[in-house]
This record gives sequence, structure tokens and C-alpha cells, in this order.
Amino acid sequence: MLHPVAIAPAAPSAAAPDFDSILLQGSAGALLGTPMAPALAVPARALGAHAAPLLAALAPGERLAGALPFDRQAASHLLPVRTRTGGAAIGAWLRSHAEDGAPAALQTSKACGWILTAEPGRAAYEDSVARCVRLLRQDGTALRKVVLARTLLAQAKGTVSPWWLAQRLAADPHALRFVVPLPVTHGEAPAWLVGATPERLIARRGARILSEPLAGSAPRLPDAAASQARADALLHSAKDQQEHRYVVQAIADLLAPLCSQLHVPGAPSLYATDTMWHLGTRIEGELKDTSPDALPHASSAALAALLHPTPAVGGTPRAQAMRAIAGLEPVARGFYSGAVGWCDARGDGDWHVALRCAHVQGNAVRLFAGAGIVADSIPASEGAETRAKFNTMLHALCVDGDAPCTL
Ligand SMILES: C=C(O[C@@H]1C=C(C(=O)O)C=C[C@H]1O)C(=O)O
Repeated sequence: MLHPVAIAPAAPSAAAPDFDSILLQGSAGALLGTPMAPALAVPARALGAHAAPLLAALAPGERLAGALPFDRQAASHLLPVRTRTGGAAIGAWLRSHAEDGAPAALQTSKACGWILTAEPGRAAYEDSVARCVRLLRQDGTALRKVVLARTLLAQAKGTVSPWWLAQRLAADPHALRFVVPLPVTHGEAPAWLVGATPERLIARRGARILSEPLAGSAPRLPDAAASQARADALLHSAKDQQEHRYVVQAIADLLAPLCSQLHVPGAPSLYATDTMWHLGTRIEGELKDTSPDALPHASSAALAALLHPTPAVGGTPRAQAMRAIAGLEPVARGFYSGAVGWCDARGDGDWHVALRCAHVQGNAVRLFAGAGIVADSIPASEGAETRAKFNTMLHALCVDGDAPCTL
């Protein structure tokens, strides 16, 4: 369990009791979870089997909710929670917890006191992309795609409240806003993953399942006609279509054995967030078995653990891509590009890929963004793509999107 320390400098007593709540808030509904028991901390391969008895023991109104890390070998952080649902009430709860939680500099001025450090800097990231492209072009390699991420460290003068940051994230109807407490070692300040992700890993309702992977991206532009031209170019880009196909194929291959029906569209569609265009595919299926005996492999938590990490955030083939990422990325991803979500006693649930997010701890907010690299990738374009993906969180931090363009 995390330790109850002040997270909102101006009003610690108001925010402290909810330090370990979980918030998942999308246009289709919201969930606020209060942890009832210690976290289930197991690697992805063991998750379905370990989650099943916990799911069966949940009381009405309780769910298992939390996060899976990017690394399949690392431990999950899933908590049995008592849940409140309902968009309006949870919106009001968030607003009240966000009040007074702003870093002191932000309360008086938009020219806030963040110290921003790119890790690695944009040029170093583009060098890594170039090295990755060389790996992908090597004769005889099986490697087809690697997703390379970079981070931006924003440091405030005071402790940053995750509820303030979540409230600052624009209510994008295409994104799920989330605040998920993370495990910390004894004596460390509490930590959270806070973000607004557009990508659904898996949803399950009864026998019906839905996965909506995104891969292939372009920044949206202020000028509507220019932005639409970007979108059209993305939809017809052979390189982005290829990048996308790896993801759809991997998900379809993993889900097909569990399904009596699986519908996989032959071509992707355009998806938009406030800041980005993406290629996306709506994959729908019917599970063969939804009996309680099937929970270890068919609960939504087990399905999330099965699919994760898809080539949208890892690469293909999975094992080689993970090795390339470990060799090329200087900062560990932790729970970024893992999954956040919930699962109920029947196995129903919703899991999203943990993107457009930041690790919040003390006065530090570490933003993450990645891009899929294939043999045809151009390093400068991937640098620009990751820079544009930071904007979701930079806007929330009141940092002007265009100001730190060297980042
Ligand atoms: C890795 C990220 O995004 C992923 C990579 C994408 C791409 O390469 O085009 C698109 C959406 C996400 O699946 C991120 O936002 O950090």
C-alpha cells in the first residue's frame, strides 16, 4: 500500500484520504475505485490464473482495477476496488480534488516554473531511430517493427497533484482519462500514472470482445485543410499501413483461438484525438467460452495480459523487438505503454493502452511518447511525431505546444 502523504500543497488534508483511488474516465462512463486489499503483483503470463480466484471472490460493486507494466516479466499492480460509477458525480469529485492542487507557480501565472529536460534529447532520439532502421534493414533479420519511446522530465517547484493534472487534461471524447496509483518502495513519495489514452486494448461484455489498435500517426495541424491533407496522406501511406498491419495481425492471431467469430476489417480507418491522427482498426469477436471455468484465460484481465504488448507499443516479432528496445531506450518505461483498466467478477472489463501519459511523483512529471519504426522510417519524422504526442500532457501542464520545439 502507498503511504498517505500530502499530494496537494495548498490543501493536503482535502486530497490525502484519496491518495490511492483509481480514476478511469471516458465519454462512455467513469469509474472511481477505492482499494480494498493489497495489489495483485504478478507477471503477465501468470495474470489470468492468479486473477481468477480474486475475481470470483469480489463482492457486488467491486472490481479488479489498475495497471500492467510494459515489461511482461514485471509485476502487475491490480487492486480489488470498491467502485463508484457515473460520469457527473465522478466529474464533480475530480474537480473538487483538483482544486488547490496546482503547483504554486501555476496558480498565479501560466508562465509556469516547469524545468523541462528531454531524455534523450530530440537529436539523440533521432540517432536511435537511425540505428533502429539499420537493424531493421539488416540482411536476414526477422525484425520488422520496433516502437521507440523517449521521455520528457518536467520538474515543478512543489509537489504535483495527480488529480490537478487529470483535471487539466482536456476532456477529449476519443480518449480515456486515467489516474492509477503505482507501486513504490518504502520511504518513496507516492507515484501515479496520469494520462489520456486514445487506444483500447480490449473490452469484454459477456461473449462480445472489442479491440481497437492504433498504429500509424500524423500530428493534427491548426489549419483545417492542411490537417485534412495530412490525414489523407496517412490513410494512403504504404509505410503506415504496413506498420498498422503488424498490430492487427498480432491481435487477430492471439484472439482467434479463443473466438467462435472474429471480424477483422481489411483496411484501417482514420481516428482522431485532439492532437493526432491515427490509423485504427475495430476488431470485434465472440468468445467461445464465458463460463466461470474459462476465467483464467478469458477474463478481460487475462485477455489484456495475452495481447500485451501489441506491436503498437512493442514491435514484431515481440521478443526481438523487446531486445531492441532494451538496447536503444535509455529510460525504463515502467507502466507507460502497459495497460490500465478494470475487470469484474464475470470477466467483463475494459483495458486501454497506457499512452499520452506521465509518471507523477513528488515534484517530477515524466512524460513518455513513442513511435513505431519500420525499415522505411525517417528519423526526423519520428522525432516530430513523438514531439507532437507529448502535446496531450504538455497542454495539461500549461506548456505552450510550440514553445519548446527543440525538445
Ligand atoms: C507509442 C505510442 O503510440 C503508439 C504508436 C503509434 C504509432 O507508431 O503510430 C500510434 C499509436 C500508439 O499505438 C505513444 O503514444 O507513446
